[in-house]
Amino acid sequence: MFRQTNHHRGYVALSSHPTGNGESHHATPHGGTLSVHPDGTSYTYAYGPKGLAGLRHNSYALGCAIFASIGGLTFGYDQGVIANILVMKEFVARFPVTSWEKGLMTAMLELGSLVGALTAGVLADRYSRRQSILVACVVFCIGSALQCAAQSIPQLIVGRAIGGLGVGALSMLSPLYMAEISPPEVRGSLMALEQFSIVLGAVLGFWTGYFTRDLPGSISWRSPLAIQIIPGLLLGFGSFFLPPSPRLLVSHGRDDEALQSLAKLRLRAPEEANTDPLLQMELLEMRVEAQLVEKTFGYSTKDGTFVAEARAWKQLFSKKYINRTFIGIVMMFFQQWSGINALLYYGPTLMHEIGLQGDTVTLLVSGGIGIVQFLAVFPTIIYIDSLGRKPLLRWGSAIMCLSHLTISLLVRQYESDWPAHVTAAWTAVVCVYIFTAAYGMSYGPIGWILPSEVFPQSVRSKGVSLATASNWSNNFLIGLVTPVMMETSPSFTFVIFALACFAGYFWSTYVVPETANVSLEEIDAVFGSSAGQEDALLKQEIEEEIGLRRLIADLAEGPFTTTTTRDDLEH
Ligand SMILES: O[C@H]1[C@H](O)[C@@H](O)[C@H](O)[C@@H](O)[C@H]1O
Repeated sequence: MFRQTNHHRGYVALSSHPTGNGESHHATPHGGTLSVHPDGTSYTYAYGPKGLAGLRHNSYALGCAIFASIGGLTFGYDQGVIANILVMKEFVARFPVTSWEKGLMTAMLELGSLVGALTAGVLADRYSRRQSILVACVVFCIGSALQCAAQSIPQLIVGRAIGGLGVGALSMLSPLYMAEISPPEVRGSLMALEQFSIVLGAVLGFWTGYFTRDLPGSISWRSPLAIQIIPGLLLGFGSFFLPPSPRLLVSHGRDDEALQSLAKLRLRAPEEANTDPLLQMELLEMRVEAQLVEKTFGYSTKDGTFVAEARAWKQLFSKKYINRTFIGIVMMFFQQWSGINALLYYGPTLMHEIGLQGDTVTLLVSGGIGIVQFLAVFPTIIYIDSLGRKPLLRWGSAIMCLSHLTISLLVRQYESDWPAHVTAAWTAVVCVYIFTAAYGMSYGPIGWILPSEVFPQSVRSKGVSLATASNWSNNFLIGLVTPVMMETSPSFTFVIFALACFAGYFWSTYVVPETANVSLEEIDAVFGSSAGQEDALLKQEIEEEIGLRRLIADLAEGPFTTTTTRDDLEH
């Protein structure tokens, strides 16, 4: 059915039909749908299908997300390469570092990253996501150049701290930008690209270091450090071509530019920008959100004054948003305490202890962990929006917990005599890989997805900063305590990680909200109870005023009702 409505500059609803669950689906031009709940109070929309077909449908947003995710590549690459560099002959001979200095070198990047992640949000809100990405790339390249040209240990350490600032900033900017440009139906898939890039970087870094380690002289370690400048430059130049985040533009009051950018991202011709109903709906949602912020908090993200900054940080810990702030922080806590980095950093030692001899074998095994992580992210990219975040997290925690427990039991039983229990040793290795696969499909990618989804625009950059800072600080802590724990009791170390996964299971079951397929602006509804009736009403009034509700009603060819009234509130 083709219907021309009068209300909204000629929007066209193509057809509508109720489905089994009572929701009615309404087709819109270019393969989009609007689904309205039977009670007529809530809705979702999609520009196209989910999964691979959805990625094809959103090829431009996909390209932008791939580009932005290069930020994650810089992080993974360092992780992969440093393990190799620290044991390279020429490096060790030139810089006879103590183990304390070794630790400092690894930790310096993480500390720099922590600072970078916490501060980049300010730039990102005040100026733009893209300009901040550019600045972060410049800082990263300076840090990399310093490391590559290092003549002394202090120079290396300073280079790593500066490089870390860039890496940390990128680790929050990329997911933030990706969340803000993605259409709801493939947001999970697009954002899982962050994890894809991190682990791709780790694999590339690891194998580059592995193959350059026997090159003559300092080229062995300088060349892998020089290579990392390439992604930095690529993303830096690319940032000029990435479309601006429409969400940030609206919060800066630049609605026309936002609409243009959105049209480009959704592959609509400029002249369709004013007639495509989904595009209008998405833009109106953003405007509702911007008005809501101004009306409730009395500031806008563009203010950038110290007072506005401080207010936004305070908001994160207010009653209204505290549970979301915790979702971000705790997500990263569980991601790190699942034990992935302990296995990556200490994998070789572990393999050695369980009886696998020789540097090459142990290095290959830990390189293998990277490859398994890399392969595991593919199914998640394809299915995360159909399956949802929660089931992946739950299944992931259960499998990770069981793998850790099995390893712990085997280690406890046979650690004194692995050579006589080869099957047990190999079973432990298999469990390490099963753990990695489960992690790589769940906590790995979702750690980078969920925090950018749960916050409203007004505090998003700060919320993502905090969650990313939680990633870096827990990562740092794990690096610090794992050797001590391993020395005290390897089997107990695995029990600790198993306990964290066990707790993660309950957390993902009872605390995490499902954010799949919900638009960023509608995430508020998922947190329903915390938003407060007064706010919900105000939001509804703005939606009414701005025309969002009328547009939905037009498309759905039925009323889109007002749920609460001031009268209800008073009674
Ligand atoms: O998601 C990533 C990834 O899984 C890395 O391998 C790990 O080292 C990081 O700490 C984590 O944040």
